[in-house]
Amino acid sequence: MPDSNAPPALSEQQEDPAAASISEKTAEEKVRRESSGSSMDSIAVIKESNERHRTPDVPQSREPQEPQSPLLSNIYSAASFLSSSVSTLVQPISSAITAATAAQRSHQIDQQLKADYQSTKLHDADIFVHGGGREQCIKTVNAFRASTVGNTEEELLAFKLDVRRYLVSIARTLVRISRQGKANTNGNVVDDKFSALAKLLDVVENGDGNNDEMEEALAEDAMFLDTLEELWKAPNMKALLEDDIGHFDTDRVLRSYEYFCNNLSRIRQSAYAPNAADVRMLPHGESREHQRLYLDATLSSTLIPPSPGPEPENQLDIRLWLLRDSGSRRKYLHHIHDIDAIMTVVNLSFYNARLPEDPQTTMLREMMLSFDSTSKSRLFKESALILLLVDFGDFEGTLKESPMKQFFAEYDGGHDVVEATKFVAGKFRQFLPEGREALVYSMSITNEAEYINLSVPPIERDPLHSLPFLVALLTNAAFDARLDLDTTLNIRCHDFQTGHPSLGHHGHWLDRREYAVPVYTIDYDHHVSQPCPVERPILMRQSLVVFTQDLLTNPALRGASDIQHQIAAVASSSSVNKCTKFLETIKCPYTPKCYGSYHELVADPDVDIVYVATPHSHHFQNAMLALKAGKNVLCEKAFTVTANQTRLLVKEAREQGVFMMEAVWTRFFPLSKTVRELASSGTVGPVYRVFADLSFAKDLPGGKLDFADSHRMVNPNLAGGAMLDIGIYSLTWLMQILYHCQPETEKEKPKVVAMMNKYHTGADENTTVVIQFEKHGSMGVGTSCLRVDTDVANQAAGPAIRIQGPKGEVQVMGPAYRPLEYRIIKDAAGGKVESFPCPIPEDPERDGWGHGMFWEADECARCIRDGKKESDTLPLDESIVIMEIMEEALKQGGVVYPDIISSDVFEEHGKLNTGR
Ligand SMILES: NC(=O)C1=CN([C@@H]2O[C@H](COP(=O)(O)OP(=O)(O)OC[C@H]3O[C@@H](n4cnc5c(N)ncnc54)[C@H](OP(=O)(O)O)[C@@H]3O)[C@@H](O)[C@H]2O)C=CC1
Ligand SMILES: O=C1OC[C@@H](O)[C@H](O)[C@H]1O
Ligand SMILES: [Mg+2]
Repeated sequence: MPDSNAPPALSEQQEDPAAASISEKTAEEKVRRESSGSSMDSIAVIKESNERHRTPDVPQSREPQEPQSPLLSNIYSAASFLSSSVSTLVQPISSAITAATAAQRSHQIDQQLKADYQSTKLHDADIFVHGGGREQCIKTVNAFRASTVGNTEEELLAFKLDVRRYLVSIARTLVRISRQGKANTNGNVVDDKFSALAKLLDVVENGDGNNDEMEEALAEDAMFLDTLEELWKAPNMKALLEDDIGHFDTDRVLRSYEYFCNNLSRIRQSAYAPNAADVRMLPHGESREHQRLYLDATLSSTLIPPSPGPEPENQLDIRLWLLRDSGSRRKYLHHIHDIDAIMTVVNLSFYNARLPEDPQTTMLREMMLSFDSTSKSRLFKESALILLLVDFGDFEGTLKESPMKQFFAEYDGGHDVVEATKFVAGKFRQFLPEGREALVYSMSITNEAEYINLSVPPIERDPLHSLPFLVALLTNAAFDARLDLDTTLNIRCHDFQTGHPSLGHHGHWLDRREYAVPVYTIDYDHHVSQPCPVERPILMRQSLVVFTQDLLTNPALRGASDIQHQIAAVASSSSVNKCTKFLETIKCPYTPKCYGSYHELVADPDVDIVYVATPHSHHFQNAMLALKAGKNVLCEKAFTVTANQTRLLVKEAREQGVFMMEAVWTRFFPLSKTVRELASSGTVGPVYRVFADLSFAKDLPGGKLDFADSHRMVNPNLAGGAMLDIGIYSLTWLMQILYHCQPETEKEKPKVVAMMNKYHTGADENTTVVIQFEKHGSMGVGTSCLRVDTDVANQAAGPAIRIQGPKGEVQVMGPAYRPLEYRIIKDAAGGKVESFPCPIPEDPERDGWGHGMFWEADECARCIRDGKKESDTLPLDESIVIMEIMEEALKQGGVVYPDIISSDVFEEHGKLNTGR
């Protein structure tokens, strides 16, 4: 409730009683918000970002105005349009914000922020967003988060305010149409109400700037709501509206107007809380709902902690930290570290806007100070710096009214918005310490009008006026941050023509359950660039999950009574909480240790063997880290990126006297063992030829593959590509028959010929390797392709592997990595097919789990138990030969991986070991 000193005269000062009732409510609302403590903080954050405290022509040199808090500044603008006395209105409110309460609130927010941060660091990338003009960022972020984890109470409250503001915007349109004299309003009573409503809207509209609070108060007003309802029911209203808005998204507007007008009796209840349909029907809501389907991102914002939920596979999980821009908030930046990227959102047109708490300076200069302090902070020396320049529409107008030169004497670009933008970017860059760069992006998406029209213009015409672009930008910025890319924003898009009718191009993306957004380079001139790959992986913990789940199965079910596996610890380079979640996912019945770094894990004396299950790019560094700590190592396939890296690991393992093995699990299947025996025992005669294939039909229309460019399968930065990821299995079959089965004294390394079709990322997508063992007269053909299936719809289209001798052939069915049956076909038996199913044992006490990775784990356990340093089934020298073949094939195919992942230099504390 208002302070008892509040001026009862406020409404008395109004000529119009309706206007008075709005302003009273507004003042009450302000006091209520300000005094209601931390539970309202999220609202405060959302609202303040929308407020512009502009003094149009106040260069810095001008006489400073009375200092005001942001809140006072709001009151100031509310009061000015009412032409009432500013001082009477300001007085009671200002007493509510004593220095002590401000400090207390500030402290509370501070604590809350820290707590939120610590309790929710579960994410792949943290982006810290601060600056001005972030209303859309916040809405976007909340929309995405809400779509995955539901809305918080604070958000519902924010939606409630959105609904109210939307009602006002509906009323505005209806009144505007009626004013044109076309609406049949059925008589004078309604007409009178019209006039009153029009007056109220004028009061709100003619105020200085965008006064949300006035609108919210208006939307609670009974007369307003009655009139709106009646107006909507005017017989020809819908037709007029349709006519009026015909040029854009009519269906959507009509639907949402109708929805809200028909629900007014519910919305006007004091206990009203928006339901899911309300949220969806809000203009942003509709696209939010659709966006959910195309970008499975979990985003959260400062002071609105996300509720913990399962982290699905293949999802991008980014957390945005949104901070408001006022000077007193600058310090919060320093409570957060380990931030992947800091995005300073610069509202360009704020170059002449007075900073509420320090009118001697401008908001733009304040943003520069924030940028200065973050870019130089030691806490953020590893974080990418992103400068997002927004608000071109207003900037263009403001430049004309209020010369930039008055604020920056050195500026001589006149009114040209491009020149001025470049100048501002340059000013920010001046703050960068030596050797640091910032990614500079610019885009325009700052006000409601632009936002509502987002779905209207075809993407070709104005790719930047689009909410999804902002999301894309933010997420991509995080990617870039992770991999230190350059200043180009590359996001990819599927063709837009097939889009949803009302959402235009957006519709098409929505079908994709992957990170797939449009490709544009956003530059100062808003030009659209050629597509380039996005270079950031999406998490997929398949190997880790299935492997560890296998460790938890009962060994007796596969006839193993001599070993028992124990998960001693799990580690993540990004956050310890991820480990906890991981253990929940695999339903670990006990509690292994959780580490937030690979270094801690390898230092743990209770850990016998480290399973390296990071992307290929990381294997050399991560395995070496473990070896140097004296640990035994099981390293996922492909062993490394280069053959020399494998040699170095082998050397290190031997020097350390520890066990090491490449985790090509297929070799350890009993089926594989049997097939090797069949081959070497001459069942089909000497094996002269082996065909092996592992391929996945990931073909999409338009030449794309069904992987985001950032996915480790196709991302060269993660050593992606068919050869290293799946070609290794084809090669495994060739090698375990044609090479492994050669007697030791006759070992012959093969000659290699390879052909590769490359994907647009530079990784190989369709690869054939022929290996020739000249002395043995044998040859192997290994294929791997990301566009066709080995076995269409798993319907036994044909064998994955054919091992051929003069007397017949042995075939292996099922995917080459996880074979489930073999067949023997002998000439002597007239080509009769004998089938031998080899099911993988499943553990009923572990939800029927059993993937087949336990056999390789058993091999490691037995070797370690027996003091063996390598496996006879997959000796280290053989892994080196395999790596040499793949390296040669990649060379012939023209695939080149970046230096950082091909390097032979071990960097204990490098990015590949620390995750940052
Ligand atoms: N044997 C098999 O059947 C299978 C084997 N694999 C192999 O397992 C390995 C991992 O594959 P997969 O689990 O799909 O890989 P992911 O992309 O899921 O990455 C696994 C983990 O690596 C860590 N990591 C460290 N740096 C990065 C980075 N820059 N980008 C992404 N992740 C990083 C992450 O953990 P954190 O951030 O917590 O440190 C991540 O969770 C690969 O070598 C792959 O070939 C994969 C699937 C099946
Ligand atoms: O190792 C693998 O085997 C199984 C495949 O699904 C996966 O893509 C590959 O990395
Ligand atoms: Mg990660």
